[in-house]
Amino acid sequence: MTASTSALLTASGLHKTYGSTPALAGADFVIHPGEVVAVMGPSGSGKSTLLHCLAGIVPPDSGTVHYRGKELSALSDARRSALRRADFGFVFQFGQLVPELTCTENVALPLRLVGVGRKEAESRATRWLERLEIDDVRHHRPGQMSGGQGQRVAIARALVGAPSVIFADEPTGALDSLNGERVMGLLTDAARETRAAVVLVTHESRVAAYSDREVIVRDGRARDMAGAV
Ligand SMILES: Nc1ncnc2c1ncn2[C@@H]1O[C@H](COP(=O)(O)OP(=O)(O)OP(=O)(O)O)[C@@H](O)[C@H]1O
Repeated sequence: MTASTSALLTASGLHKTYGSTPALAGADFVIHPGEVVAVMGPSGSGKSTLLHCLAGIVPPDSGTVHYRGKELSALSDARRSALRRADFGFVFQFGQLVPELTCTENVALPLRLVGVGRKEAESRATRWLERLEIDDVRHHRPGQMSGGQGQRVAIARALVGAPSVIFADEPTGALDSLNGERVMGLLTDAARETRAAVVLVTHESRVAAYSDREVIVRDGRARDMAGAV
């Protein structure tokens, strides 16, 4: 695949095997700035592995991932981690918030990790909690909130550092359909407003309907439904 010059993140020919289990068998993928791409496909087809390779969390056995023209595997572990903290945001199925911290502290955490002072970080966190309509629970800890509120906090945390790419793996998988729709609306509106690209792994076509484009992963290979890959 030839990566278009406007591409933000490009994967080419990714292979990944866990022991004797093949997870990716030559997957290609491309996403442009501000695009929301849904990654769909049967259980075990390699969707999460693709997301982890794109985010530089899991190294592929072969194939390449380029972010803004840089090959991720050519970076040192420290530079890849720094890139993840500065440029990527993550939302998982179960918010994965730090239970001991309040909502504001959880959302401020990515900023604190890149050296932003506490006051400034918490003020930016509060603005995102307001934007996601959950500032009323800002002093609560994750155990004192509903699943939907927790996912909104996770989205605020993913967005607070103004990432270029948000990786969302089944972000509504633990929510009822009404809360799932609400969370998807808030996530995609906020991403479009900030021009963040979103790689959205989901089983549900109702969730994929919030994307600009769908990519189907089957047996470790990705097929773009618009024919772009
Ligand atoms: N850490 C791991 N160790 C061993 N095998 C793994 C690991 N991660 C994934 N696999 C295997 O790789 C294959 C692809 O898994 P992956 O989680 O990427 O699929 P998926 O499409 O996201 O599945 P699901 O929709 O069920 O979450 C599966 O056969 C899975 O069992």
